Amino acid sequence: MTKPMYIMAIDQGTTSTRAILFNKQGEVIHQVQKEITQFFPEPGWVEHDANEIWMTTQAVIASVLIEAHVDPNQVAAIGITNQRETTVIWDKKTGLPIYHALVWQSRQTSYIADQLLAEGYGPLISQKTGLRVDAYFSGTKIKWLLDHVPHAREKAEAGELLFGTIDTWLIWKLTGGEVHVTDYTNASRTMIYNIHDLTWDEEILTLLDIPTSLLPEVKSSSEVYGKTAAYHMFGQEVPIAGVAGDQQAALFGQNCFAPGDIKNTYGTGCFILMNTGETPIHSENGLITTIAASVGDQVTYALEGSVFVAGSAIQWLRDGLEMIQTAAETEEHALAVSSSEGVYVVPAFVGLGAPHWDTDARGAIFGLTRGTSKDIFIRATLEAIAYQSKDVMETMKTDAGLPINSMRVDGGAAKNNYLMQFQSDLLNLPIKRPKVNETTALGAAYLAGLATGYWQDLEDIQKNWQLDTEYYPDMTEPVRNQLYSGWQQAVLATRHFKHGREGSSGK
Ligand SMILES: Nc1ncnc2c1ncn2[C@@H]1O[C@H](COP(=O)(O)OP(=O)(O)O)[C@@H](O)[C@H]1O
Ligand SMILES: O=P(O)(O)OC[C@H](O)CO
Repeated sequence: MTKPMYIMAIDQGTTSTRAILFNKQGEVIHQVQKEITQFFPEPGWVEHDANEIWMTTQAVIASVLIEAHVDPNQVAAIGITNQRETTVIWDKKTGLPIYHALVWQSRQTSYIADQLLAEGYGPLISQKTGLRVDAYFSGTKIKWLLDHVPHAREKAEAGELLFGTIDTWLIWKLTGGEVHVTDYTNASRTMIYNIHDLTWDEEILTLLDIPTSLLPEVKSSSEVYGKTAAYHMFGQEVPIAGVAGDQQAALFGQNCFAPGDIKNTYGTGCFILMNTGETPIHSENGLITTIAASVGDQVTYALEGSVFVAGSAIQWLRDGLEMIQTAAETEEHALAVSSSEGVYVVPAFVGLGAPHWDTDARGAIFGLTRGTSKDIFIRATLEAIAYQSKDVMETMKTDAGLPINSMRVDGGAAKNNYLMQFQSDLLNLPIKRPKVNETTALGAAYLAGLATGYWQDLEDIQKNWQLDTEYYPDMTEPVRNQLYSGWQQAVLATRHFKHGREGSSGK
């Protein structure tokens, strides 16, 4: 009897590394996850050990095969999806990173972004890359590493170093140092890639003093980039055939293939992406333009809005305030009261992301009375996730000018029925949650499977998307407007209050 074949997805995220095996129906056969260490060497700095990322990747690959009793020759292809923007530079000869990986959240390069803005390069860089000039993206991180690590710049100039986002680093390792590539979606997060010409942008590279010899070749998200060195896959040379940054992979895994299709991933933060088709749309209101994962030669674009604090506000209730034992119980607390009674929590713990982009804002609570209970407080914190997503969605509606018929959702906090219903009420939009919540890994698996004939075409995979729950709006317009207007006032007041912090971020 022939054994079934599977696609393996490697999902290297901010907090953990996972390997997941999928079958033809897009179902999870087995998954293994390993946490990675977070380093905070200075306030606002976040780093990872790229070697640990590589070791956890090897460990989850081995464990998922062993635990699922799957032979390596049953893996038809590997797809990789990754935390985006996080920057690694390593030595070509030794294969060793020259320093920790600088994580997307890390603010140690804000001064470089500030300098570019002060010199007036903001509009030029935004026009070319679709991004805002910000320490979030890889460009300033590459410059920082070359400027700070002893001898890095001279080695880079001698062509001895390589740069990569996490996808590039893992492919280089998995292929035994043979293949140095990335894909359009990851390149579009670096702030040195021209998303219109599809080239590394010489003018920005010069501004940041980055030698081109460091840079990987940029390819589509669905093609065979190389094969695993046999010694990394128990003797098998498995094709690595799909790559996408995690949010673009989720957009693909949710089958958002048509312009106007939109998904929101409710994890640590919220990442809302809308497929805008073959033409990039430039936002005037704080969203960024990025490249979506697609199959074939034609590049597809997306508009993106990132909310920095979403599920992590629930972690704060659990670990910081010790109000709850588990994230899941927030639903019960929220439903125990009939309203949040005018209480608003603005969880701007690390500033506010899209569309406000206010680094200096910090969290605030409004509308407390003597009667404010724990249930109300928890409900208001959950509602803040929905309000922040609405801020992004309102901007998206204006900027994209495309009809939005519904939104697909995934991520840990999308399991919360109260939150999803409130989100639907607030947006006045149906919300669809699929049965498979692992849409990020599934997107990477689809990209790899489409490149290798495991799946034939988009129709073949669209059959796999199955609805778990659909939420329909059930709120009157006046109530919606009144609630949202309260939130907008709360955000305004939060941003106004910056006592002792103006300029504290260096901005
Ligand atoms: N039922 C729930 N209600 C609200 N928040 C939840 C629930 N379950 C998980 N979360 C939140 O979702 C986040 C985890 O989601 P996940 O998609 O795994 O995030 P990430 O990939 O960013 O680590 C945590 O911040 C957690 O607090
Ligand atoms: O690893 P995640 O899921 O927190 O996603 C991180 C994003 O890719 C950052 O842009």
